[in-house]
Amino acid sequence: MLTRLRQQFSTNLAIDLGTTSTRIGLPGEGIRLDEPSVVAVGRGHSSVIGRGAAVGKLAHQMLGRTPEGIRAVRPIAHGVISDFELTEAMLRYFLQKATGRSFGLRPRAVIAIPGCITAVEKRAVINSAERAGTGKIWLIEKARAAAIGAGLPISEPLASMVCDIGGGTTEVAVMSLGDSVANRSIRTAGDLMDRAIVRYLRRRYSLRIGDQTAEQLKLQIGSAAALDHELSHEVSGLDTASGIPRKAMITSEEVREALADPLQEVVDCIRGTIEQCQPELIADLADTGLVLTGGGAQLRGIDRYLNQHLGIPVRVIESPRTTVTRGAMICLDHLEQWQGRLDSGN
Ligand SMILES: Nc1ncnc2c1ncn2[C@@H]1O[C@H](COP(=O)(O)OP(=O)(O)OP(=O)(O)O)[C@@H](O)[C@H]1O
Repeated sequence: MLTRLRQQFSTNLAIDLGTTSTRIGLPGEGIRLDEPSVVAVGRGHSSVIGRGAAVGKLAHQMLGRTPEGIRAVRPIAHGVISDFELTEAMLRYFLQKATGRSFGLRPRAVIAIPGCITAVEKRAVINSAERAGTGKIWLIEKARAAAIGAGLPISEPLASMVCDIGGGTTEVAVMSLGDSVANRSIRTAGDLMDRAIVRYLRRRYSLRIGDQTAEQLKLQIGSAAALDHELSHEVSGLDTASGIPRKAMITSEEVREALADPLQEVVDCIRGTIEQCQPELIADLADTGLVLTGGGAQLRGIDRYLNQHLGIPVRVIESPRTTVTRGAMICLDHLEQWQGRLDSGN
């Protein structure tokens, strides 16, 4: 009786603790929080400045621009917790912001995690979420949550394939009869694409730019396949030869060249996942194809590029950044059905 009352009155939360962004959804209410996974801390200290409020959007504006005495930190690296205390402080702030109150009964949460995570890293997610204020926790792999959020018919005896390209990891899974039959997770994703652009400009133009500028360049003119109308964008950086600031006009063809290696790694990851499947499932994939989710799925022409390299239909889901959170919300809505397939960390 007490358990049922608890279930009735405690909030349910779907959490995507992402490398670049954290999203929190409440079943029936939608996505309530979508903020950068960044905190600002005092140099030499491990506590968040602004009485714990320099988190998310506010802290993100400081990335790469902090004065002496302040550091803007991303406590999640490649989908796993790299700083336990800061993750806990960030999550506590986000949970209160998403639920709009200090919760009495601890909310139950389904948290999306990368497929490549170790048992110790899983424990760190559970511990920091518990310490931040959640109650019962279930973990779900991001690729599975993405497939559910994308509405793929994963319970049917038919192969459905999803690829979630995030900031820190690319997750690929082939699902059939409700379970993953093949999956791979690599640490090549949006962040490494930004770094590839940084390296390219340094090599080609002797121009040093920051990760944030590289990301802007990717968002403004980045593409995986040729564009009908190629684009260009001006960037400012440091001329490494003269040591003075300089501007350069960069074209979309150049950014595409810079992104060639990380994109090839994504192709290899998807190919490797397909190769793990039985022939019947591979035959299904020729028809059902690949669904792309995650922020990286918004790269111009990535569906065309993957179709050319894999020879199967590829489509980008609508609102790809929030597909994982939506999938976790669906699991919470049908917890009875999903509970047995989620990892409760025990
Ligand atoms: N239009 C776009 N073109 C290319 N990349 C984009 C675009 N929009 C967002 N991205 C990239 O998507 C990445 C963030 O994706 P997402 O929010 O799904 O990641 P995350 O959930 O925080 O990370 P992860 O799942 O890896 O832990 C960033 O690298 C960002 O630059």
